[in-house]
Amino acid sequence: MQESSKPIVWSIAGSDSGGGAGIQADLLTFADFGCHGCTAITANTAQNTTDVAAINAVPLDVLISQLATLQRDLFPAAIKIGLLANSGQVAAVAEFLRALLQIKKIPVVYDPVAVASSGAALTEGGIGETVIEMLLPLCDLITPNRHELELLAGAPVGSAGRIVAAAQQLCAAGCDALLVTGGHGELVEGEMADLLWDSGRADWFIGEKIPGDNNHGTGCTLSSAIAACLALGYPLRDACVVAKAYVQRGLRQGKGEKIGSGAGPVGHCGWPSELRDFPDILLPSEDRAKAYGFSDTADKFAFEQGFAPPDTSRLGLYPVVDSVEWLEKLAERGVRTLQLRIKNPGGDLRQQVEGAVAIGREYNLRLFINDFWQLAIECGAYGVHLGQEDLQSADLGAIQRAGLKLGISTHGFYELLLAYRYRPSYLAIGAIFVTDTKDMSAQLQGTEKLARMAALLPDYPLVAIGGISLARAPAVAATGVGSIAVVSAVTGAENYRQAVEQFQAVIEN
Ligand SMILES: Cc1ncc(COP(=O)(O)OP(=O)(O)O)c(N)n1
Ligand SMILES: Cc1nc(C(=O)O)sc1CCOP(=O)(O)O
Ligand SMILES: [Mg+2]
Repeated sequence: MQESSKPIVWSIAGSDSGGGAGIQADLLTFADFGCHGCTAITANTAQNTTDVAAINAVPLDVLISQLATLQRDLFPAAIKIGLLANSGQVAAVAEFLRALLQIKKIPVVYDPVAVASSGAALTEGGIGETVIEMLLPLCDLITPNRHELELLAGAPVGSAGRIVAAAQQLCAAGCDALLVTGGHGELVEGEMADLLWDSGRADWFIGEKIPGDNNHGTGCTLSSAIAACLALGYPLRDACVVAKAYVQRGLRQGKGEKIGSGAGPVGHCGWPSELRDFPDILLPSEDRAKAYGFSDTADKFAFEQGFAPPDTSRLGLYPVVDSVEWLEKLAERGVRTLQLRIKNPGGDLRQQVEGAVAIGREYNLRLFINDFWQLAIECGAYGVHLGQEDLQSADLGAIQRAGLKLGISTHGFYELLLAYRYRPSYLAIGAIFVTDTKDMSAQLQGTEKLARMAALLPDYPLVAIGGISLARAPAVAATGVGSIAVVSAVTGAENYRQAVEQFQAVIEN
């Protein structure tokens, strides 16, 4: 298999002569994500912005010869499947994919296109059974809109509960995950809500409805953007929120274009670099969650308030240490932001936290206690640092009411957006590089992705963590984050005093 300098993504889909959807939209999307797009055309549709005049499915040998030729030279990093015009095509593509995936497991995203935005049917009736039997078990994600979900599940999906039930039913039929798009019908007025059903877990991604007619090709664009992100190595949830933001940006920036007399194409406007285009991740404790059947009233957390901000959005060098002795040594060297992270607590834990709080007061530190939020409240600490898993178990309302600052760990776009909903005092992003301190190998971000995340929140206190050495610190600082957290680069340094000075020089410059 030849290495390529850009990830290769295939689109197995129909051509839209009007240039708004199908492979035309897919190729524009792949290019925006820095991927090389290849196509296997299933149908040569005759369309404009108002109607579909013909579908013109290609014969099976024409379809398979495209796929076989691509396989010989342009092996994909991900595949997006769009319009499959009849049961024969579904079966042929499924058979081809089964063999391909045995050579190498790559992500497959299927957008089960059934009806054009003009309302015209695009597939022969009765392909649903073949899709369910042969294709779904090969897919990592399917992205039906609510109408397509209804057709596949054979049940009405008029409420949030029914959408979830239908998604569960299709996952039981064999596909790994579903993203049910909500652009065509609002459960809450003014909100475009997509449901991601993955591994038995529901996530609602809420975007603001953008008024305007230029929405042709949104489904094709979304599924292609997800496939491109998967080809770039993004985890599924990150791929879904970035792709939704890409479509939202296209709707917002493309709404003023005048192309044709019907529904014009959604814009393809480059990487989504503005936070306003990213969805809110719905939290069970917020009021509107009730409308999505997602409510958990036990959690009494005041959303409007968020957590107390630190005195600066640039927290500087942020050593994470495991003893009060280290806190004192580093405070003496002028370090202002510190964390006590004790992973194997002994019987003297309370004493350690009290000692840390006392040092924090003496040196006027921004001192965060990792994990032990109850003790931190009881001892009157400056702040608490929590991981994603802690968000479910910790009493955030109690931390908020006690006036403690809160830092939250995040690993990628999805977790960043989720944690941002709580408006914590800072957001940590990791792991930037491989580290020996903790196994983060499945959650590495790198500096390019870090820079993209940092650009979304330019004025927010952001901390980068994970594998950051002195040599790597300048590249991290250049992403715009105002703080670098380190364990081994300070506590494992031959000369920690020198390491502190050198890090401070990099961050302050
Ligand atoms: C500044 C900072 N960022 C991230 C972490 C990691 O916290 P968490 O995910 O809770 O993992 P543990 O540290 O508890 O292993 C951190 N401690 N500090
Ligand atoms: C504790 C921790 N949390 C991480 C995260 O990504 O959430 S990475 C990490 C280890 C940081 O240690 P070092 O500076 O030695 O690489
Ligand atoms: Mg923790």
